[in-house]
Amino acid sequence: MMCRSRKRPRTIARTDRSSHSARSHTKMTSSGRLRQAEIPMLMSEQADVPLGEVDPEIVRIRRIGKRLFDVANCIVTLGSTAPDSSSAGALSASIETAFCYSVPLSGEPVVVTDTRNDQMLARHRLVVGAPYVRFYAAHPIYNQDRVLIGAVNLIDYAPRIFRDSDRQMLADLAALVEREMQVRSMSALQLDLQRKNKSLRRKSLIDPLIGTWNRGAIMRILTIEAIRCDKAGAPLSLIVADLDYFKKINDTYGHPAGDAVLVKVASRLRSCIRPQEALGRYGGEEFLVVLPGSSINTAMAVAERMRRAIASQPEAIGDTTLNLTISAGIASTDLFPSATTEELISRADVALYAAKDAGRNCVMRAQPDLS
Ligand SMILES: Nc1nc2c(ncn2[C@@H]2O[C@H](COP(=O)(O)OP(=O)(O)OP(=O)(O)O)[C@@H](O)[C@H]2O)c(=O)[nH]1
Repeated sequence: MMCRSRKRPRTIARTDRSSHSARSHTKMTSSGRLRQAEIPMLMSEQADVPLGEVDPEIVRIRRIGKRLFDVANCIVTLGSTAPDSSSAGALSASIETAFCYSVPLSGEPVVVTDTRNDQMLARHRLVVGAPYVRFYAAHPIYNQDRVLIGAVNLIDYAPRIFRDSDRQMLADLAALVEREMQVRSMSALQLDLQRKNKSLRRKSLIDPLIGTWNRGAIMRILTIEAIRCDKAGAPLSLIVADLDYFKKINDTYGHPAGDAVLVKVASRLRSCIRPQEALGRYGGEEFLVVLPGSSINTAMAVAERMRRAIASQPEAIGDTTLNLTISAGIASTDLFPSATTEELISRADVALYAAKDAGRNCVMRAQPDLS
């Protein structure tokens, strides 16, 4: 434990045993100064106050430091920029905090046993004026990349003696803050990775052109829903819908116009289904709609709604207005209770071809005689 001393102490004591002079103070802090511009003061998320002032974990460490060293205050400064005197942060920060931020951040431990004898601090306005800081010690805090990110500071209003054991304790306290900051950056990193992972996963499931589920994703949805419906004893129906004469659109207006048509059609089809139902791109201009819990009659109604949604209104693509239609084939476990998902798709496909044969712009249900 550090001992209080009212005796006139040595001018400056440093943990760097090679530097005993007051001059070396400036030298030692210069490395910290170089880095200052890189690290703005870390502010809390909730308010415009320095993180070290409000963060519960840091405040706890500060409380331990204050008690351990029996000093007026133990401050954790994170980042090196002094609070702007006009900011809310500066207003809410204590005068001791303002003092600590005003001392250049050093990459080495600093111990000033009496500020009045210190070349740099003797003329500091908070030393010559209220609150008359007399003792100052700081231990740097580094992040896991060994970048200087702040310091644990001790302040008192009387000169102090600072023993080797005190230096060690201050180093231990700084290590606690470093650990806390590392845990934080790890969880921030993890959150970031999770977010990126989620977005990558999503991208791998979505068709980049039309924004619906891609073929792999809609097939997976179909498999999962088939198992779920089977367990629940509920029907499962699906629609295979295909744009009519799409090749002609590509050939006449160009591939980009064809792409635009696909985007518009997908959007109209999506507006016809409920959230628990899924729309995916099964092939070039072919869509697969999975309707868990829907009977064949409901699926027929949904497909008919889709057909009308496309045919009822021409689509404007650039300067051109196109009359579009789709044909659709429907299959359901209502009709084929023991069919696999592949069989259901193939039944719906056969029905789709029947719809095309029947002149297009129509909806057909799969029938045993159509297989
Ligand atoms: N623009 C565009 N065209 C595509 C895309 N994928 C497939 N196609 C085109 O879609 C067309 C499909 O032509 P077909 O299979 O003959 O079908 P269709 O002309 O619609 O005729 P029916 O289905 O019989 O009515 C082909 O010209 C493909 O090149 C795509 O992503 N973008």
